Amino acid sequence: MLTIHKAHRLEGRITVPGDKSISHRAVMLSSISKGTSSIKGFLRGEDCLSTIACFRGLGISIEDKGDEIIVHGKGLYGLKEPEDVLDAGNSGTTIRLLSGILAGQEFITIVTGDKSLRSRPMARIAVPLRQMGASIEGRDYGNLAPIVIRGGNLKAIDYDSPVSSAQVKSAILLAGLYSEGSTIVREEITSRDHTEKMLKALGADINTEDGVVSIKKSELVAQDIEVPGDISSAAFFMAAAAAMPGSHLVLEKVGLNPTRTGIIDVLKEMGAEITIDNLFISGGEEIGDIIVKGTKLRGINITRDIIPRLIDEIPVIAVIAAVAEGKTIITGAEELKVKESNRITTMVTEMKKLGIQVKELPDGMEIEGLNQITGGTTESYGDHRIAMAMAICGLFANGPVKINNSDCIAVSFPDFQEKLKAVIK
Ligand SMILES: O=C(O)C1=C[C@@H](OP(=O)(O)O)[C@@H](O)[C@H](O)C1
Ligand SMILES: C=C(OP(=O)(O)O)C(=O)O
Repeated sequence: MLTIHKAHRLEGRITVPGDKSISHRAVMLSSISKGTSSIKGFLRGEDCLSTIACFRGLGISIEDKGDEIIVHGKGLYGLKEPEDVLDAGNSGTTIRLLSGILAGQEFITIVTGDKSLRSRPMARIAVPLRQMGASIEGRDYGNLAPIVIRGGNLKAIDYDSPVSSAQVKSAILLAGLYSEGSTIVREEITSRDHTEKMLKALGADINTEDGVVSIKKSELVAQDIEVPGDISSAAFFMAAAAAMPGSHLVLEKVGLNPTRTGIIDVLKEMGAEITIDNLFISGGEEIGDIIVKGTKLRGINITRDIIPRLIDEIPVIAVIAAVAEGKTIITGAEELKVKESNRITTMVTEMKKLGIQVKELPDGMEIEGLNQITGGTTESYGDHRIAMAMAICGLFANGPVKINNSDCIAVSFPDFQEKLKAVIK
């Protein structure tokens, strides 16, 4: 259990752990590249460790040298049939992206996960991967893990994705590496494009035009990869400092890929003082220092168009909306219902426990401003983002906020508590 007390301001200069999305992709793509790769800045969170375990199970040698991860890639067809069921743990990214790669393999693989992952929808990847020629079975007609995949002999598809999801897009693009013809993915609102960027950097024949991505069968060549800090982890600190007058926080070397920076846009619209310094590009990804000065924020409307650019940051946005002036309305965010928990219901339930006036909507929530947040005991539901969002709530509360089952924070941010302690004044 974690207990958080009221803070007066946040001050200091910190780094946050490596980007989770990029860390997963670095291991996966290096495993199917020809040659050896060094991955620096890799996130040693439980989700990314699940990805390493799955690729070891597929016969890839992956060494953890402390300051770098070394992956001995075996090329597109170097994976071998695993002897046992692969466990993706709590990680949706692991099971869905991995499925795209397994769709290209002629052997059979069974992939499962923890209780939360076993309740999350897999039809969204099973439907297009079956269209490409893979066989995918599972509980609920292949919608729920454990899933059983036998691939091979894929053909390209032109897929108009019914959901703006980087996991769906990536699964199809990865299967596209193994498919005859040109595989095309379209989505209504562009989701994060780390897969496209990394595939390009490793030599794939991939292009994006007007938001439409196309990929042709290609070999990948190993490259060293440097993972930037995770903006989704930085978001907890950014949001808290932005809403706390007198704060001054510098978050160093954070990934600033434009498909991920919705949190910065939203905070600025709420009145936050945020600037970017030391901007550079590595592996096609923008990286820079984020400087936040605390001030009084105001409530805003957050609508569908921006949701994919801040989907994982909505829990912490809801928290600071509770102390901003005026109402905040979040809509078009129904995807939150199929994350590690139903993040609309869990956030609304837990914020109410601390006296916050918040209403659940079918596709989001409505948060009244200027709440007097009280102390209390909250639940994480085993969801790392809920646990950290409620910890940030504690920084603004009039009494101690306890978070039960906070161990799940290690899924994406193992040293969250230490980093937070270091900046609380
Ligand atoms: O591709 C990725 O790395 C991710 C995509 C998003 O999920 P969806 O693709 O389901 O929106 C996000 O919520 C998740 O934390 C990571
Ligand atoms: C939704 C998340 O991850 P995943 O889908 O990979 O489990 C997250 O990290 O907030």
